Amino acid sequence: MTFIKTVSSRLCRQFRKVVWNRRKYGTEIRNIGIMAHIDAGKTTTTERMLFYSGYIKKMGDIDSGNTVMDYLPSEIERGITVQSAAISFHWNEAQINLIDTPGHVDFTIEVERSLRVLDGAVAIFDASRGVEAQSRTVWMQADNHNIPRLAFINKMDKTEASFTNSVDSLKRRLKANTLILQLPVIQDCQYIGVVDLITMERMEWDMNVVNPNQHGRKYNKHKLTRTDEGWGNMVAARTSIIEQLSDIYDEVALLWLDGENAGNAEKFPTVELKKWIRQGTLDQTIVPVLCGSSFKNIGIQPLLDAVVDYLPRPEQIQHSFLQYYNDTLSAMAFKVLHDKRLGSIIFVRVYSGHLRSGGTIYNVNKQSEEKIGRLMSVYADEYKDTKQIEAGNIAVISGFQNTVTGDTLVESKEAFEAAVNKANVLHRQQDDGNHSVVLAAVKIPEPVFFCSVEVYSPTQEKALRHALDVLCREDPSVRATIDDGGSIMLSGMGELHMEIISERIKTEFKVDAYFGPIQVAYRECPSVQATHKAAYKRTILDSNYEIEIGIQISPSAEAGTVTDPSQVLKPLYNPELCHSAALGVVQAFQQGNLLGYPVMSATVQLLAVRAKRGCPPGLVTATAIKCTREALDKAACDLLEPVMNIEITTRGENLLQNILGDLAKRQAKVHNIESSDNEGNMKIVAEAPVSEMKGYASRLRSSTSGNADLSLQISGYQVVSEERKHHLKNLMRNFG
Ligand SMILES: Nc1nc2c(ncn2[C@@H]2O[C@H](COP(=O)(O)OP(=O)(O)OP(=O)(O)O)[C@@H](O)[C@H]2O)c(=O)[nH]1
Repeated sequence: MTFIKTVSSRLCRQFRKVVWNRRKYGTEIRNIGIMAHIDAGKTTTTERMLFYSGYIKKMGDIDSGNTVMDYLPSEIERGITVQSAAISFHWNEAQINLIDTPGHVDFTIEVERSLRVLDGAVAIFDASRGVEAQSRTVWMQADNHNIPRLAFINKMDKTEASFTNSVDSLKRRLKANTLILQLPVIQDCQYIGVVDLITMERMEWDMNVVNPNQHGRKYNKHKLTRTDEGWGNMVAARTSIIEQLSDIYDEVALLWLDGENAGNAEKFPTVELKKWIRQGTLDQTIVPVLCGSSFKNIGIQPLLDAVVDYLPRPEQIQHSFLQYYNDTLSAMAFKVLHDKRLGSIIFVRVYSGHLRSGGTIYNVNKQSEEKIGRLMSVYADEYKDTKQIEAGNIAVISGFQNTVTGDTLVESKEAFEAAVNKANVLHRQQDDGNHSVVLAAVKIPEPVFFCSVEVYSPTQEKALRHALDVLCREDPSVRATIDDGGSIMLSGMGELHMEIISERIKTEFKVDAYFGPIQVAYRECPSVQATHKAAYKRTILDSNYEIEIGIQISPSAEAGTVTDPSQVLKPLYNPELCHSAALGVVQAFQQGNLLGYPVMSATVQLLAVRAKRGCPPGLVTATAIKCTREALDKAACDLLEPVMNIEITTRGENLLQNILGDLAKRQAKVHNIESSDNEGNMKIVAEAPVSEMKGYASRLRSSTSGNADLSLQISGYQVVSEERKHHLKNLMRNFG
């Protein structure tokens, strides 16, 4: 009895200490993302993480379509992840907020958005393929955002798997300074575990567990000694780790070369090793490499340990804007989702201060207050109400009306103004550095595909508008516009992107709609500067008006379209007249004179707007449309088409001729062909019009029997040659 009392009071004391520490220091948080090439195993790995951390009782399986992270019907059907979803679970006293990122090229905006709120990432590679084209794209994006990374070589169970080749490809193709922390354990040609070179333990997973709810949960740990087979290799690998770190950090070199255990890798203190691996990961001087097989449930627990041990805590990442907010709230909306029960919900990353339920916040970008409906923490597609979310953590909010992805949220208008004042003072004192008080917004590229949408019955119109409204708020790369004829045009970043949006409109929002064929979004742009000034006589309800408008259109290097009247000018002497005219310019720019495509890469200046007092604003807008069209005629517009960067890596040289022949037929310009390694693999870098690349991924897969990797990325717009313009005009005529 006394014993029970002693134990329970000790436990109480310990519990109080944990609670007290948490209050003082906050929970240890890791905001991480998983990034990789499509099919490398992100979803499978995430499911295993949730299973071993105790959040799900039964493991989901991507091939059966019952995973927690991929929950949209369209994701389940295709077996791919199309939307970032955040999830939070605990591992070793730390709370891991995991943001799943899609691997498909059409969703790079999603990847970009999640990368902005991550403090660290796990990059997953297929051990039989090493670095694939898409993983390079995502790696570069992570480089741009300075995100510390761990590499996980997955699928080690495959017969073609090679740990050494995969690590080599990381070094070669990503220029990563890899630090190998584990070696694979192979027995009877089967991958069964890893050797941890830091703790010098061998971990083996029992492959004969019958109960599916125990799969991979238990594994045998064996402390290695000199008598173990391969001891010499393992000590050599540990020595390599220490030497690599010594080259970067003098403190490690001192420890390694001095003292009683100098040069003895076996005796080098594990605590020091872990400390410097962490430092190197945060400094991004090294990339720790681990391996496993998510599908066979091997290596997940050590991967989670490494996430906690080596990836940064939120407070270790410096954000320059934070200096202006001290302990008051600053946060960023990084995702808007439509939830069936809750309506629009916003995923928010808190950088400083607290988010409290029931309060209001100030949206800096929208310059308006938003009232927090419910404040929740996240668990896949389930959310739990909470009273407060502290700095460094991720929250889900319902009830916001105007907030969209990328908006900065702060405590109040006063707090924002105080931050601006502080920044101004600092700006005066030191003219260098970044003085922005908001987080930089994600740059949304111009959409490259579009289609028309029509409802079968007018009763469905309201529902369609609601669906489009929600989808555009969720994903800023989706746009819905109304053309001159009153038809709704939906545009997006890729064929798959468009297909998924239309499917969601039909299934999730239950709108019975017809979607026209998906077409490439061409653009028009001025080739020369043009100035046009004219006076127009107008009669409306027996009143005569003379409206004079002057406009200048110039070609610009910026790729965007003019969508906001305030982009058009600084107000002349009559701001209202000017605003009406600017609206007309924006409207005229939505349909160019050449083929009716939006005009982009142009800057516009209103030079004059004059009209008699009392002239209706609508009349000024209509006149400005006419004047802009006339000015566009003078600006000799070119037709632009979207182009893609193509990167193809072939296994074997013999496929090269076929691929090049096919690319030539698709009007591609080949920029470079080079040998990508010593095994006869070739890399082709090219650029081609998006319209010519329809269905190319599956064509390449079948023509090479899967022996080529493809990465496609929209690279921008190019001027269409006269010959090709003629060809496209004919096509469009036939199409119409
Ligand atoms: N052999 C083997 N197959 C695996 C392993 N991990 C995942 N897979 C399989 O690889 C395929 C892709 O796995 P996912 O987890 O969906 O990959 P993903 O990276 O999430 O894919 P996207 O969401 O489409 O980007 C599935 O068929 C998995 O069963 C592994 O360790 N070994």
